Amino acid sequence: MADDVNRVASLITDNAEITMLINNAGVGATAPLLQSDANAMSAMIALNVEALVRLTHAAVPGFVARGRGTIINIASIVAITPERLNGVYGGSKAFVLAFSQSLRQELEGSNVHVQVVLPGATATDFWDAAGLPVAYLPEEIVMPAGALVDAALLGLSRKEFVTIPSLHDVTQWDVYEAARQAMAGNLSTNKPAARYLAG
Ligand SMILES: NC(=O)C1=CN([C@@H]2O[C@H](COP(=O)(O)OP(=O)(O)OC[C@H]3O[C@@H](n4cnc5c(N)ncnc54)[C@H](OP(=O)(O)O)[C@@H]3O)[C@@H](O)[C@H]2O)C=CC1
Ligand SMILES: CC(=O)[C@H](N)C(=O)O
Repeated sequence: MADDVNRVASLITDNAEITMLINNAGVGATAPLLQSDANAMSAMIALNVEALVRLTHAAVPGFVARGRGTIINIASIVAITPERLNGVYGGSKAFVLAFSQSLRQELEGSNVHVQVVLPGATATDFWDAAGLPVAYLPEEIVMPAGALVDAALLGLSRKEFVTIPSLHDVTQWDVYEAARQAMAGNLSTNKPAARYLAG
């Protein structure tokens, strides 16, 4: 796969007409780590994480130089709920969210927009490949693919950074994100917190 990714990366770097990169390709798994094949987990990381980084790294310099561009990273709700499916899959999507958060900050003022999409369960071939046919899921948690894409594109047209199509009460995300931001300034200090001081 590395050769294929490098080939696509070169195509992106060499083509100044490309203005949008959608990192959508991804695979998942539903089995717990201890029942998973190690090579399959590595292949998942190579696709969900390494290819996404490589292609983003190929696209961004040109976007910045040309003063426009859009990166859409397809993460998942398991980025913030990794207990839900296979942990390597959840970890790979947490990476996508964290990488997007960092990239967004890095590209501030460049006119390059970053969007990260966190779909919940969506009716696609993903589930067959992940080992749990979608028909086994409760109907009320599965979104049709078309509705998911329409919602994600509406989020993009509104210049959203995070788009979570299934989350009806967006203040839940806002509160979660505000708590993270509030904690951010308290996470590096020159001495341990009182609870870690002996005596
Ligand atoms: N379905 C769901 O419930 C959810 C999916 N997602 C994410 O959405 C994204 C799209 O998945 P979805 O459409 O649902 O699933 P599909 O299985 O329908 O599509 C997977 C996509 O990934 C591509 N792909 C798979 N393996 C490789 C590979 N080794 N090299 C290159 N491309 C590859 C496929 O290309 P090809 O068709 O050529 O094989 C296809 O375009 C993924 O990142 C997934 O993690 C996130 C949350 C929920
Ligand atoms: C959240 C889901 O159920 C989904 N399959 C995913 O890929 O994350």
